[in-house]
Amino acid sequence: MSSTHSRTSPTITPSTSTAPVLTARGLTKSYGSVHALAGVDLEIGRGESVAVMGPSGSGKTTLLHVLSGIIAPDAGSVRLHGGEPLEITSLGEGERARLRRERLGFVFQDGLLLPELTAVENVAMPLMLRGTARAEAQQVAASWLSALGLAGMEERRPGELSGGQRQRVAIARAQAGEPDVVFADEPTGALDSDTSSSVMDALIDSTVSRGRTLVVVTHDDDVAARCGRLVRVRDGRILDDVRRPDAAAHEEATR
Ligand SMILES: Nc1ncnc2c1ncn2[C@@H]1O[C@H](COP(=O)(O)OP(=O)(O)OP(=O)(O)O)[C@@H](O)[C@H]1O
Repeated sequence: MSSTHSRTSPTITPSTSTAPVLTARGLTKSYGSVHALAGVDLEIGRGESVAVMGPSGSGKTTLLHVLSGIIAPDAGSVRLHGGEPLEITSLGEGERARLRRERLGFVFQDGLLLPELTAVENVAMPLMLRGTARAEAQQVAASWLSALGLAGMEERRPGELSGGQRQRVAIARAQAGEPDVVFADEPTGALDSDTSSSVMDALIDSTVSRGRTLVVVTHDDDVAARCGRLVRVRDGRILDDVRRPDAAAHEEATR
């Protein structure tokens, strides 16, 4: 961790340099007496890559789940801008599921691919669930697999792919629906460091270079170093929030 992110540094809440895509205000979430989120405000700009770090149990995954509508907070609001602005926190469970399918992308530590489907079918599936015809969905899926270095592997099932290749399929699946925001939770946590590095490059290239937004929970300093902004969480609160000086220019240049 660089010294600019020392534990004693004050909370810096940078205003976004681009139009916000997500605005969270006053988020709280408790599990019994555990305050997983104890009052979080966060604004994320379109095209930003944001790493969320912090000790085990500090609330990172809870934050990602609340921001993406997987779970509802006890209090506070999350607004998704772009397209039709939506107050995620005012939606019911079914509407949140639809929102996740239609406007958000996800990459988890274990890619959660369907084992009985081929790579191309896994990537095409969310598009088909939205109503895209099979042929078109498979065409889009194949082009994403190719963009992620998996040309020729379209017909393989997850069990016939390496861990890194499986994560690339999961990234292709997250991207294929043109999401407003891609959420990743320890996307390289199960990979060795070389594979992790190339998968993370693929994840960042496929989001930020297309002007999309990435929010990634990680324990890995190398992963965080590739992101334009680092949000550190402790005890359910944001400890500090630092944007790299060169990040805005980089994100602008790659847009
Ligand atoms: N479903 C749940 N039921 C009860 N407690 C929970 C639940 N989910 C999370 N917690 C608790 O809330 C706190 C925050 O958990 P969270 O998973 O958000 O932390 P984290 O920072 O992502 O941790 P890790 O790095 O270990 O994955 C922890 O104390 C955890 O035990």
